[in-house]
Amino acid sequence: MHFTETPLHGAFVIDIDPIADDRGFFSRAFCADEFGELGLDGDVLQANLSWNPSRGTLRGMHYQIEPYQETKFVRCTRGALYDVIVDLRPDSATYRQSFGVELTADNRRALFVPRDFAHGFITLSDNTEAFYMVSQRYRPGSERGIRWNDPFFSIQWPQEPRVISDKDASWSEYTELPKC
Ligand SMILES: Cc1cn([C@H]2C[C@H](O)[C@@H](COP(=O)(O)OP(=O)(O)O[C@H]3O[C@H](C)C(=O)[C@H](O)[C@H]3O)O2)c(=O)[nH]c1=O
Repeated sequence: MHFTETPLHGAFVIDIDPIADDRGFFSRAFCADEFGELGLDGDVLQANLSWNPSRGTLRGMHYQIEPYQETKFVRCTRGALYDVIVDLRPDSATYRQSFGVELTADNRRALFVPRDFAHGFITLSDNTEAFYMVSQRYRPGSERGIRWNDPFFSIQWPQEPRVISDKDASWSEYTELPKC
């Protein structure tokens, strides 16, 4: 696997390292040892599947607060999506900054999201599916969110959402940085 650190310290774009032969290729899609060598939390307590029939579906931006902060390892297994993270670590030099990357079934690219980051995506094609592994159990009471178009974060999206849940459309705007 090839790890490329993003401008947000601790978040990585991860590309596969295919071993090809006349049948096609084999590649690791995850490896706890390779994560560990970079000091990344490779724990997995839950794996999620997200199916989105319509292009322009936006899910997020979500995170869980202490003590249920989670890392996420996200890939697109069908179609294409634009994956976005926001640094919510109070002591980070990039606190409040965001980063986005196109994950598609064709590029087989993945994104590692550290704890104390908000995460979300917008789909770029119909029939897009995301598969992501999470280091914590789902704790609905500890879930928090920031709104995709909150001027406090000024996230740059490739397009406006066409499909979004009421919950995600109504996260309050921040005047100060959220406490994780
Ligand atoms: C996350 C989650 C949700 N649910 C239930 C709760 C609702 O009844 C239903 C849909 O939940 P929600 O609208 O929060 O689903 P998404 O908007 O896709 O949320 C996810 O989207 C963004 C991209 C994320 O990064 C998070 O992993 C996750 O919050 O599934 C569960 O039962 N278990 C779970 O782990």
